[in-house]
Amino acid sequence: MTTPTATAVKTKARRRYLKAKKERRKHRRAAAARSSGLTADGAVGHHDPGKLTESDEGGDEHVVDSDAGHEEAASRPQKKKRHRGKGKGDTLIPAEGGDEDATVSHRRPRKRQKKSGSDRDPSPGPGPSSPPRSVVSLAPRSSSPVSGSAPGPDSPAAPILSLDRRDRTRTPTPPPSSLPRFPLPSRPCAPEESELASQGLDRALARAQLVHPALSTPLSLDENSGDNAGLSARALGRLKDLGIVELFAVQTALLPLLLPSDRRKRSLYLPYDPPSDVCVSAPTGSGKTLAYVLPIVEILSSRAVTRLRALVVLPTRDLVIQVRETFEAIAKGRGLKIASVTGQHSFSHEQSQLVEKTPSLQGGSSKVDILICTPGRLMDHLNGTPNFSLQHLRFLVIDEADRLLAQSFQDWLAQVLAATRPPNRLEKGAAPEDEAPIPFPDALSPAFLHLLSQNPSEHTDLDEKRESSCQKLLFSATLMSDPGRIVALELRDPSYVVVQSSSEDQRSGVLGIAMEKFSIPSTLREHVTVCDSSQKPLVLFHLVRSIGITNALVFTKSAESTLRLVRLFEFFETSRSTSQGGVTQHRKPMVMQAYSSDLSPSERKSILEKFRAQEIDMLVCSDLISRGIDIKHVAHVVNYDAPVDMRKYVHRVGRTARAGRTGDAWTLVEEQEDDIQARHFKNMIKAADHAAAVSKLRITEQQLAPLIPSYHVRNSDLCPNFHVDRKPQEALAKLKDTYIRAARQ
Ligand SMILES: Nc1ncnc2c1ncn2[C@@H]1O[C@H](COP(=O)(O)OP(=O)(O)OP(=O)(O)O)[C@@H](O)[C@H]1O
Repeated sequence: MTTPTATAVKTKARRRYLKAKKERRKHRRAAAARSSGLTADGAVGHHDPGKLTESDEGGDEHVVDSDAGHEEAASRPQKKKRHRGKGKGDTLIPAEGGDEDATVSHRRPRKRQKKSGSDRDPSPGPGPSSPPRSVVSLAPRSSSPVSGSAPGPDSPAAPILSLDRRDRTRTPTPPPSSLPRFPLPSRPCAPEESELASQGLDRALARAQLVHPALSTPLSLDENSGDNAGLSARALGRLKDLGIVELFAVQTALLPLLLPSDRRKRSLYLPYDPPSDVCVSAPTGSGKTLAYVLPIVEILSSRAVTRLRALVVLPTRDLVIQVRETFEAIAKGRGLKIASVTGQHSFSHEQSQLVEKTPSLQGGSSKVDILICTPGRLMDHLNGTPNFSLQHLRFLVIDEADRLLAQSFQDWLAQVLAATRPPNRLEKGAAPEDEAPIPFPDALSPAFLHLLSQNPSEHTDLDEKRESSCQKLLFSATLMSDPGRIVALELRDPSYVVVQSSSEDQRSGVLGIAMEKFSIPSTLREHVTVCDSSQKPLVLFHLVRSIGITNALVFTKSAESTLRLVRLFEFFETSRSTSQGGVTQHRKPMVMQAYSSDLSPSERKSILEKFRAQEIDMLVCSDLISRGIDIKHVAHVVNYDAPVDMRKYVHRVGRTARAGRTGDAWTLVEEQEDDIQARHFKNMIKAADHAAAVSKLRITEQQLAPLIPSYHVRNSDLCPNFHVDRKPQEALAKLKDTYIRAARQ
């Protein structure tokens, strides 16, 4: 219990303490004013010490209030921070009242603010003996580097600071009036198709020699008449025997390039003046085979020793056989040895045909002058037949070049080119010179003779660069322009010969190759008919029976489809011949035969022979024989399944209308629900600038109706439970579910 005296003493002591405190504060402020050049009564801040003295009379509560004022001032920017957090206002407003203490409190780092916040907690409240918080908090602050680095919002740097801080979190939003205008999104103009096609186009292709298909050179038996494209009397005589009296456009253009009038350039070896390579694009059936067979036979006929000097690579066995026959026909009586390897015979048999069984010779020991092969079998011999060498090659022919270069076949092209190239030095890891076998001199090609030296890598200033004498000749009706593929060929100063209509100028003529606008023989008539997929067999039978298509090649999309279609056709023909009360038709049944990769090579050969002999009326085939095959009497080509790209179309329809003869191509396009196939075909020929050349053929249901009873009867034979009395339309509907659908697969 406290007595009144004790309370009075305590109050006195308290007052003394407060007075002393006031004095200390007064002195401090006076010192601060002096240092800033102002009196203690000056206008620094709004905190008037005099007023404070008067109000301080309030004792302890004022001290608390004073601190509370700091708290309030300290809490203001926090409020503003929250404000800014909502994105309103760009600058901080200086603390109201401008109290120096409040200003300083703004400069407090957050930690200190928190601490002062915790001071508000009444539990650890300051006792009378503890130093007043305002004193403790003020003294070090002004000189504190921390407070200096974080000025309060009322300092001049405050707005900048506030922006800086905000920049870290969000982009300042300028007033709407000053917003930059972004351009409206737009699609850049697509470059023209021709522009794209010309990108990276081989420079030599851009300078291609354009040749009109109608160009020809009549041949005379007089070797010196000057019009014979450098052909010898023997060659002319042979051509006459074969009934060839003129050279076609591609031959007229190519022979002067391959058979130069300068006889030295016809040498078998040209290591110091190697010949330029030649690429040829000419329509199907334009005589490309003869264009390379004639000069090869002419040049190789001068040879004394048999070496492998001409290599012709083709994509299929059938083409190998066909080209070999052409070589044999032209080279007859010239003493050249011609062979072909396709894998049809055993490997050892082929080896015995190709090379002598002598000790291994670096120059090889060939038994043949000209080899015609498929790339796969060529690789087998290159890697597995001793004495098989390509160093004497004078000609490397790649026929159907776009097709062959699209297939890798163990990287056959790179391996063949490497085998023709003379090595500069011993390969790394090869036997040292003193251990390396010294090659048999007689077998080496001139470009490889440096291998005879004890040090083949030795090179003097007198040594000229020796190159392979191999001349690369590329042929196709759809020659590729892909720069990547052309680079892989390592062409030497190539010349391009392009046979196509001269209505086009040089640039568009060349771009035609890049844009797959290939030339098609002018003697070809093209037709397209759009029909329901279920009616396709009927449409084909209509073409055969009503329009009279025979001597035809019918292309389907797969080997399986060929078999199904042939079976269906056989049923149809049998039912027709026995229909109408068993009265046999006057017309003999058409003979249709499947030709596909499922058959053995000997079966295929025999079928082709029968077709050539016209014992087979129609050959149903896959794309196996869509390229290169030359069968003179083919008058019609039917695309039973429409080709998916223009290259395929060009080669398929090119099996007819060859060598100036006329022919017809018929394409059956399925009319599906979404019309995809019809549209695709239309777009394809349109993109190739060929739409005008294809006429549309409309076949009505009335035209198909007479054929339906044949289906009817045959179907009953095959499906005994089926009612033969049903109406033809119903019979046709049933057939859809059986054979027709099968034929479409
Ligand atoms: N000068 C010519 N006179 C008469 N017939 C020729 C002449 N040149 C080639 N032929 C014949 O033309 C036909 C087509 O020749 P070839 O097979 O060489 O054509 P192609 O251009 O290679 O066709 P594809 O691109 O389809 O392979 C052959 O039957 C061939 O005998």
